[in-house]
Amino acid sequence: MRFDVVSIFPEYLAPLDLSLIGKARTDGLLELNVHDLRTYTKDRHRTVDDTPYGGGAGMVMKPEPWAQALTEIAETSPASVPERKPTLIVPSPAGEVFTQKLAYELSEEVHLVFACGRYEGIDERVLEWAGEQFTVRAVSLGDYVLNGGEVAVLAMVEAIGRLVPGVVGNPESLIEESHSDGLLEYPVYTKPSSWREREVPEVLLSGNHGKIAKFRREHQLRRTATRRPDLIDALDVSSFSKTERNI
Ligand SMILES: Nc1ncccc1[N+](=O)[O-]
Repeated sequence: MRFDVVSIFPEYLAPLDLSLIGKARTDGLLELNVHDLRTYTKDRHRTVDDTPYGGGAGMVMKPEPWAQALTEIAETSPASVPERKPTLIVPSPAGEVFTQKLAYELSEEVHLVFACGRYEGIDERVLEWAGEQFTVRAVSLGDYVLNGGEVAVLAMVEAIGRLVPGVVGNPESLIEESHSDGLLEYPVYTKPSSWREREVPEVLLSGNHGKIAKFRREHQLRRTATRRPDLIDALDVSSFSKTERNI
């Protein structure tokens, strides 16, 4: 999987040199190229923004530097073959919501390109023009406003990259995670079994795998019903036991 990120703050992406993603890059499982948008400007001041047509506060990112950067990336893309185009993700509060399901879908791609907007955003014509060379998707982390796309890219590259086979040492750990089965994950405990007069639930020390699985499932349901009732509505309860339906 190849990632390309274009930003006016390339140093914002430095954390992707660390930990799991950093190791996967060293191991050749993931490739990550970060590009400074200002490299693609032609004027002495390396201008990337200008005032918005129609007025209003703030500045808009000029189209031409983006066209130069994205064209160069598309020309070297492993996905730029007739039946496939690389996917261009534009992090934006006006985008579709990023979910674990979308992370899995995107982890199947061979080449993901991220355009980090700043200011009031990127001239809309860039996203229209890019549709010739890319599958363009505006994607949001959630309903709040960041100052730019870089933080969202850190989150998405981690969420997507860790799903690429071989990146996470034990693929088992990807199975029982929050949102993997539509539910939040169960509470976890480790040694000591008694800590500040608080005990680990007895069933987890029993070695009875059936009872442990039942305990964990019930706590997933309870936690989801309490913290994210919206996820419960989306579940197919036909697979639930009678007890589970009453939690
Ligand atoms: N929420 C956001 N705000 C600004 C830029 C990007 C964003 N996002 O979620 O991808």
